[in-house]
Amino acid sequence: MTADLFDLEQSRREAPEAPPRPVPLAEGAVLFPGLALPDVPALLAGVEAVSAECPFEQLETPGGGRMSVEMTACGVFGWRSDRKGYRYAPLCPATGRPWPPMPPAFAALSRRAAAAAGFDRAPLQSCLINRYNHRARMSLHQDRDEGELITPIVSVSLGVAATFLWGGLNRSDPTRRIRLAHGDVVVWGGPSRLTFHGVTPLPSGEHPATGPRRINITFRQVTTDMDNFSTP
Ligand SMILES: O=C(O)CCC(=O)C(=O)O
Ligand SMILES: [Fe+2]
Repeated sequence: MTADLFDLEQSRREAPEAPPRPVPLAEGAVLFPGLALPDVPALLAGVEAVSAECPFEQLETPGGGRMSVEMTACGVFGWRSDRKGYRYAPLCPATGRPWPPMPPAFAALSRRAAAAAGFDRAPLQSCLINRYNHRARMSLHQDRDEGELITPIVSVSLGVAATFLWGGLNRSDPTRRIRLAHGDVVVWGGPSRLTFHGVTPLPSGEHPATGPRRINITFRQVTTDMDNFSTP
């Protein structure tokens, strides 16, 4: 554990009321402990509303398996995975209709987090919602299906805490294990935009806000074609 992460765990124990300081992970990447806590009710209500319109689904992988994570999305683009591969898509597969619009509280949090990390652009075109049940995981990957790599990724964790794997720009680079708790936000962009990352299998647990699950919300910019895909 680095000194910064050690300090974070210590400050969480000693002063649970005080918002802990941001933790730099790498150039262009920062963890904001608890940044989303004031938004939790709006975020959870938004997840409910979005999934009522476009239900969570365990997507098929190109290899024919199923992802352990359940996914849905809102905004102009959602994400699809099937035998044909991975891609962003404008329609919810379950309904064939456009993805639900991004709730205003989601967009506001994305803007706030990107600005706090020093970026002048916030990702607002796509919001992917991952739901992790016990043992669900996400293997080490880069977020590179976006045709736009200037804007950072903003990632929000809710519910049961998870272990985030934070690697480097090569798959074989060593990974750090970072605990992501309820309300934590990670932003990565600039030289860190293509950092390999993943989530280890979710431990069994219980959180008052989400029960035995973890919800992860990531914001992305998908295309530079701003004329046809305007941001909210
Ligand atoms: O669940 C997380 O914290 C990360 C999710 C992620 O990497 C993704 O959706 O691409
Ligand atoms: Fe990712």
